[in-house]
Amino acid sequence: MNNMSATITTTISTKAPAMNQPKISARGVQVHYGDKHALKDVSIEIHPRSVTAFIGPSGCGKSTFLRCLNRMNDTIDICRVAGHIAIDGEDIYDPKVDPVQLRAKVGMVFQKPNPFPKTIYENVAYGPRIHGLAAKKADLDDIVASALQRAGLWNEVKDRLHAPGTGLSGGQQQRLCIARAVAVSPEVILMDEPCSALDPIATAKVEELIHELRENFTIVIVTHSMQQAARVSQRTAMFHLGNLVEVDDTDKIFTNPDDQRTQDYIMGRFG
Ligand SMILES: Nc1ncnc2c1ncn2[C@@H]1O[C@H](COP(=O)(O)OP(=O)(O)OP(=O)(O)O)[C@@H](O)[C@H]1O
Repeated sequence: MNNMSATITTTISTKAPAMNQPKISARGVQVHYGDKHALKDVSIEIHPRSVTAFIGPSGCGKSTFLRCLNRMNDTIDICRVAGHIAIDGEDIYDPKVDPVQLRAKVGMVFQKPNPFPKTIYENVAYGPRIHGLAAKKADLDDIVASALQRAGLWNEVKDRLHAPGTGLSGGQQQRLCIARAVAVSPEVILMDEPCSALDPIATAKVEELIHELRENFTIVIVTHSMQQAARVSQRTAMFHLGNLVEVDDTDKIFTNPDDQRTQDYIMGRFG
């Protein structure tokens, strides 16, 4: 992220979609890394204000597809993305769209907590500051406090906002990264195995947080844990060898999937 690109205007609007419209609609998405065909003709609709889990064996393309949704793959030189992806009906690959603004609207939380080497306050204040969301210091203070509250971290850090973010526990660091994503008022939050580096107690806190965040945000989570997908998501998408095998209500996927590959995967027969 840099200040130059943050000042470029964007055509991505912040208007709310009609209730029955998908938040994200992908059609015929293909991804290549050089000669490697990593995603094959993926089409999916992601519902607003709900949690969608991406599951499937290692290397099937879950993270690749997640990264298509906020154009993080643009940063990988050998990666080519084709097809159509719209958020609230607007093509996010339109050349007029500024990827920096898009990534504020579609935030991301990574597998390993990655706070900046700055204070807890600065970790959260950085995004709102570069996106010009606060006119004065008091406004920024409010945004930081509110983001930390929404991330369920406020009570644990309110007395040490100026201590380094890297001094927090792993679970607290991950909630700090969630606060950082929330602070720029995104509409979608992408989470790439957000609990894989956390212990069961920290995992439970993040899952509880996901449950609360879905009231206001559209969440897409990649997970290797079938239990986690079943606990946190309303919809589940199963990937295999670069194909989207099926997507359906999470209850249906875990009790009566249409595809044998899904059945085999959730029964632990491969992957
Ligand atoms: N930066 C990259 N350069 C080259 N190939 C890549 C790159 N990232 C992913 N791939 C390849 O694309 C395919 C899909 O990878 P991806 O990471 O999306 O799968 P995944 O389902 O998220 O896997 P995992 O569950 O192990 O994280 C794999 O074959 C992987 O090796």
